[in-house]
Amino acid sequence: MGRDIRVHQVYAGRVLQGPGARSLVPDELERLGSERVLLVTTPSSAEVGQGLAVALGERHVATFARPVQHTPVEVTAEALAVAGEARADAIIAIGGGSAIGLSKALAIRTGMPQVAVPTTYAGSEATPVLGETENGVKTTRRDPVFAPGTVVYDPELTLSLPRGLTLTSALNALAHAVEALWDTGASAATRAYGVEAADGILTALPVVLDRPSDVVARGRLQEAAWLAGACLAQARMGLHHQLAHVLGGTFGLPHAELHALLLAHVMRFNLAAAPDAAARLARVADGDPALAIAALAAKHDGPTSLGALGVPRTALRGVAERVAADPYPNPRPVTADAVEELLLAAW
Ligand SMILES: NC(=O)C1=CN([C@@H]2O[C@H](COP(=O)(O)OP(=O)(O)OC[C@H]3O[C@@H](n4cnc5c(N)ncnc54)[C@H](O)[C@@H]3O)[C@@H](O)[C@H]2O)C=CC1
Ligand SMILES: O=C(O)/C=C\C(=O)CC(=O)O
Repeated sequence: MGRDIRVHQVYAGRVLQGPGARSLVPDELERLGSERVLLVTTPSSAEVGQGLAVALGERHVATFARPVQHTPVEVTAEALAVAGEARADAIIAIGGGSAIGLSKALAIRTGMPQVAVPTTYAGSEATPVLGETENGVKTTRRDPVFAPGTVVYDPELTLSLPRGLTLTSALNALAHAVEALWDTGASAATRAYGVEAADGILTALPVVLDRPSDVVARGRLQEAAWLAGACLAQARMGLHHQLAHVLGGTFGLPHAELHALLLAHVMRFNLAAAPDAAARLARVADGDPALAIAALAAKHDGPTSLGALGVPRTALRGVAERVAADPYPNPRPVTADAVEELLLAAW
C-alpha cells in the first residue's frame, strides 16, 4: 500500500517582528553568546550596518559588503577569508536574498550561527535552501544548517526599497506561495501559509505601491513574505522556480524581476492541472489569479519580458530542453515543446 505521509519542518527558531525590531539585534547576539560578529551588508544596508556596528562595539570584528546575486562561490571564498582573519564566531546579514545567501554559504562552511535581517521580500531568511553559482551553473540544495536561527523583521528597513524592487520582490515571494499551493505533497499548514501569504501580498502590495511610506502596509507585506518564505522552506518548488534558477544562473539575470515576469505565464501553464490551488488562489484574488498577477507584473517600470531582460531568443529551446530533461515536481507534465512555448510567450 502506498504511504501518504507529509512532513512539516519549521525553521528559524526565533523570529522578531515589528517597526524598530533591528534595535534588538545586539541582544540576539548576546543570547547566542557571540563575541566576534561578522556583518554582511550591501550598499543599501550600509548605514544600518554602521549603526549596528556602533551598537555592537568591540563585538563587531569585520564587515563584508559585497554579496552578489546567485551566490557565486568565488565571492563566498573572499568573505570566508575575511571571516577567518577576523576570527568571527557569528554572522549578521542585513540585506536582501544576496546578503542572506552569502551568510548561508558561510554558515555551512564554518558552522557559525546566523542572525538574518531581511530588507526585501525574497524570503531566503525563512528557508534551508541555498542556490550557489559556479562556472555559470546554479545549483540549489537544502540543508537545515542554511536556515538562520534568528530572523529580525523590521518593516522600517523596507521603506527605502524602490518601487520596482518592492513590486518584483513581492511577486518573488508570491511565487513561493503559489508553487506551494500546487505541490500535492505540501502539508495542511503549508497550504494555510500559502493562502495567507497570497492574500497578504495581493492586499498589501497595491497599498504599498500607492503609499510607499506606509509602515503598516509594509509590515503586512513583510509578514506575508515571511509566510511565503516558509512555503519555500516546506514545499517542493516546481516549474516556476526551476525556470528562474536555470535562466537566472545561466544569464546572470536580476532575480526578482525574472520571477515577477515569469509567474503569470507559469500559472497559465499549470493552473488547469492544479484545480485545488486554482480554486484557493481564485478566492484570494477574487477572480482569475493569473490575470490579477499579470496586471500587477505589468505595473513594473523596468523589464517585463525575457527579451527585455536580455535573454537571446535563440537560447529558449536549449533552456526548455534542460528543464524538461530533469524537471522539478510540477502539476502539469513538463515537455521541452510546452516549456519552449511558455518561454516564447514570456520572451
Ligand atoms: N535560498 C532562498 O531561499 C532564496 C534565495 N534567494 C536569492 O536571493 C537573491 C535575490 O535576492 P533579492 O532580495 O531579490 O535581491 P538582492 O539581495 O540581490 O538585492 C537587490 C538590490 O536591492 C538592493 N536592496 C536590498 N534591500 C534594499 C532596501 N531595503 N532598500 C533599497 N535597496 C535595497 C540591494 O542592495 C541590491 O542592489 C538571489 O541570489 C536569489 O537566488 C531569493 C529567494 C529565496
Ligand atoms: O537561489 C537560491 O538561493 C535558492 C532558491 C531561490 O532563489 C528561491 C527563488 O528562486 O526565489
